[in-house]
This record gives sequence, structure tokens and C-alpha cells, in this order.
Amino acid sequence: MMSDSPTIAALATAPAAGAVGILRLSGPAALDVGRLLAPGVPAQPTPRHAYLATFVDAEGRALDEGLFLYFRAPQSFTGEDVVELQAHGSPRLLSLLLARALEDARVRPAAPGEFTRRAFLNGRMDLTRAEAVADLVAADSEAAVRAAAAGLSGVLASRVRALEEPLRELHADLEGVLNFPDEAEGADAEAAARVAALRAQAEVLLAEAGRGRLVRRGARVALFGPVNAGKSTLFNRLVGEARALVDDEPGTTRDALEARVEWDGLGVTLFDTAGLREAPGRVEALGIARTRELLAGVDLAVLVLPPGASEAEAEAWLREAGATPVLAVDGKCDVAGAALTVSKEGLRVGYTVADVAQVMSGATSGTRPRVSGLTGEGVEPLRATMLGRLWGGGTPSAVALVSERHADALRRAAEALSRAGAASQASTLEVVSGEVGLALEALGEVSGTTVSEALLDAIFQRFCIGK
Ligand SMILES: Nc1nc2c(c(=O)[nH]1)N(C=O)[C@@H](CNc1ccc(C(=O)N[C@@H](CCC(=O)O)C(=O)O)cc1)CN2
Ligand SMILES: Nc1nc2c(ncn2[C@@H]2O[C@H](COP(=O)(O)OP(=O)(O)OP(=O)(O)O)[C@@H](O)[C@H]2O)c(=O)[nH]1
Ligand SMILES: [Mg+2]
Repeated sequence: MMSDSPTIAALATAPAAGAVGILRLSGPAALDVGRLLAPGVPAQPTPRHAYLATFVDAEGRALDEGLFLYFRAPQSFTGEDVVELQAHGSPRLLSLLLARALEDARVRPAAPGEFTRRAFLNGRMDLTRAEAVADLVAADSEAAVRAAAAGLSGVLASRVRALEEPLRELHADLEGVLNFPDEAEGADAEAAARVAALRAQAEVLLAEAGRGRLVRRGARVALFGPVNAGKSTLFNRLVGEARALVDDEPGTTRDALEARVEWDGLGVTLFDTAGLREAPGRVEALGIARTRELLAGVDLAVLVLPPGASEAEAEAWLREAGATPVLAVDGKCDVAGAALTVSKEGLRVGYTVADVAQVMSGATSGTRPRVSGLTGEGVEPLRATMLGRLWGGGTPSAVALVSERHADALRRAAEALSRAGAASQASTLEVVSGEVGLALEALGEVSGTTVSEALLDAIFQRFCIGK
């Protein structure tokens, strides 16, 4: 099967000027075609040896001097013969080399992810590890890099295997009892307990999907609350630069603003939003509508309240966040603490009459974290609290990167096991075994043991060309 697959070629490096650019070939004609481009390389090169070679055009004129690597099947990334031409990183030079390789009838351009797909099809890695390759390439935070690296080294693979293998044994035992009731007698004795244990294990893995999502695309956090509470000032403080406009005019922020930061390795997209209030102007009302929409889609909403806001007031604003988890904080805490002196000194910038009046009325919450975007007080503890709410304990690198696709398959496996559990009380062994078989099939979609061509197409579509 390996020998009749066409040889594929693609640039393995990004199409931009760089120190080095790599043309990669995989398949039975890789060495032949590689030697057309680098004729000085011996006909039987030592595998994994770096040859310094001249790369030439069709007329034999030198195009570059670079390194030539040969990996002999099956000891290569794809499991096929692989050749790499490591040239100087000129996109034009590399496209000349690629075009020349493609002139050979045995070679065609690689589809996105096709090198990795071949690695999977040739049994070099299971599907979770192939997907971790794409995760690693796409990783844009330290946590994402570490979690993808864990996936590449087989963290998810071994957890899925720990589920798949006992499930396969259970299925075999049940089928044995059904097909050879005499020989296999009693092999189904513990069926209900085994089903229950496996289901619990599937649920545990499924529960990691939320963390997987958080690591992959980063957390999304929005600051929201009444106008003029100090959201933009706090936003700037959290981002570390003056990104948002700040003014004492309520309704300053109209459009939501976003900034990407990395906190303890976790990617976080922070949003500043238009302040909320009754009866806003027309343009501002549009901003408020957008705030509500945005709040529905974030992982955590931080409600910034004016200093000393009452519980009733906090409750009212809390409702704006709907089902999104909310962390409420008292803003402008420098005002709250200094209220009495302020009243003697007169109002400094940022202290509105309302702010001070509220503090002096004594209706402070006492329990909410206090923060001042202006002085920076309480900002570090707030950041730590936000991270805690988003991530909980543990380190992002240890996480099994469960994707939406994995979660969907795990959910179907858990559901089938739940039905198998019910059937073991009330139905025939055939039904139990049928459901266990379905669970096994769903799990196979995660590891790749029972995966369809269409599913593989969908998975490798998101890879880049040359990967
Ligand atoms: N230049 C270059 N760098 C690269 C890659 C590549 O293909 N080329 N990779 C890919 O994109 C990654 C490395 N992945 C690889 C994985 C396995 C094998 C390999 O030859 N495996 C053999 C031998 C194993 C061994 O000697 O221990 C095997 O599995 O049998 C090579 C690269 C990242 N860096
Ligand atoms: N004393 C004090 N003043 C602050 C603090 N944060 C903001 N202010 C002042 O309060 C006013 C409003 O601040 P913004 O950060 O624009 O408030 P906002 O919540 O973004 O307001 P809108 O966008 O209009 O909803 C400005 O005059 C700020 O200087 C703070 O922590 N302490
Ligand atoms: Mg603002």
C-alpha cells in the first residue's frame, strides 16, 4: 500500500524570507527526485546524514548550496522515504525547487496536513498525536505550547487507550457469552460494574474539554458595569498600556475594545465594554447592545462597580451577564478609602460627586475585592483571582487537550455506556453488548482506530500545507 502512494512535495517552512527554507518530499520517488535536484548526492545516501549539496535547475546550473537529508522508510516522520532539501530561505528560490520537483510525473503537491496524515495512516502516531501537531503549530501562548507538547508525547493518547482497551475487553467478553454461552459462562458477571466504571472514566476525560478550549483559544474576559465606574482605566492597567480612552464623561467607551495578554502562560483576550445605563443616547445604546452580546460569549465577566455600590445595585448589574460567570469588584477603591479627606480637600479628578456621596452613605459591600485602576491598588490580586476563576488549580501543561471533536465523541461514548448500564438491569445481554460496541466505536474516533475518510479529511483540513 505504501509503495503505490504518489510522492508528495511541499515547502515545510513558511513562505517568507528566512535563514533557511525546507522543501520536503515523501513517498517512493522521494530519493530519485531529490537527487535530480541535488545530483551530487550518492545514489544510496546514508540515512539521516546531512550532505552538503548543490541544488541545480533543469540545465544543471547551480541555484543554491544547501543540506540534503534522507530518511529511509519506515524510519521517517511519515513512515515513507523522506527527503529534505534545506536551502537558503528565499521564497522565490524555494518555489523554483518545488516547481522542478513537481515536474516529475511521480510527484504531486501535498494537501494540507498530508505529511502528518501519512504518518497517522502508516501507524507512526495515533490520531490524538497527529492533532497535537496542528495544536502545536497553532499555539499562541505558553500554556498552549505546553499542552500541545503533552499531547504530542501521548498524554491524551494514553488516557484514551486506558479507556479503549478495557472497553474492548468488555465487548469481547459480552460477545463471547452471547456466541459461546457454554465456554464463556460467567464472563458477563461484572458487566454492570465494568460499564459504570468506564462511563465514569469517560466523564472525567469529557470534563477536561473546557480546559482544552481555554488553552487552545485562550480565555475571554470582559470588564462591564455602569458608566464611569473606571472600567477603561482598569482595562489599561491590566493590559499594561493606555489602550482605551478614559474620561470623566460617562459613556466614553462606545465600541468594545480588546487586547491580548498572557497571564501565567495562559492566553487571555481582555475586553473593555461600553458602560451600561438607563436611557442612553442612540449611538451609546448600540454600544450597550454590543456589550450584552459580548458578555454572553466570554468565559468570565468582571463587573466593575462604583465605589461602595449597594448589594441591590450589584444584583441589578449582575443580571446583565446572563449565564456567564461574574466576578464583581468595587472600583475606584482609592476614593472609597479616602472619602472623608476628599470631602475636605474638594474633588480631585475622577472623583465624581456621586462617587463620594455613595461612599459617605456607608453602603459599601465589604466582601467584594477592591481595586483602583488609577493607583493600581488591588490589581495584582484581582488578576490572580481572575486566573483562579478561569483555570482553577494545576498547571496548564498537564492538561489533556480535549477538543470539541473529542468531547463530542466522548459524550457519545458516555451516553452509550449510560444506556448499556440501564440495559444491564432491564434488558438482554445483546442490547448491553450493542451499546458497549457503540461506545467503542465513538472512542475509536478519538484515537483513530475507527475513523472514516470523511472525518480524516475534516481533521487534516485545518493543518497547513507542508505539515
Ligand atoms: N527538518 C525537519 N524538522 C522537523 C521535522 C521534519 O520533518 N523535518 N518534523 C516533522 O514535521 C518534526 C520532527 N518530527 C520527526 C518525527 C519523527 C522522525 C523520524 O525520523 N522518526 C523515525 C526515527 C525515530 C528515531 O530515530 O528515534 C521513526 O519514527 O521511525 C523525524 C522527525 C519537527 N522538526
Ligand atoms: N479616583 C479614581 N478615579 C478613577 C479610577 N478609575 C477611573 N477613574 C476616573 O473615572 C472617570 C471614568 O473612568 P473610565 O475609566 O473612563 O470609566 P469607564 O467605566 O470606562 O467609563 P465609560 O466608558 O464611560 O463607561 C475618569 O475621570 C477616570 O480618571 C480609580 O481607580 N480611581
Ligand atoms: Mg470606558
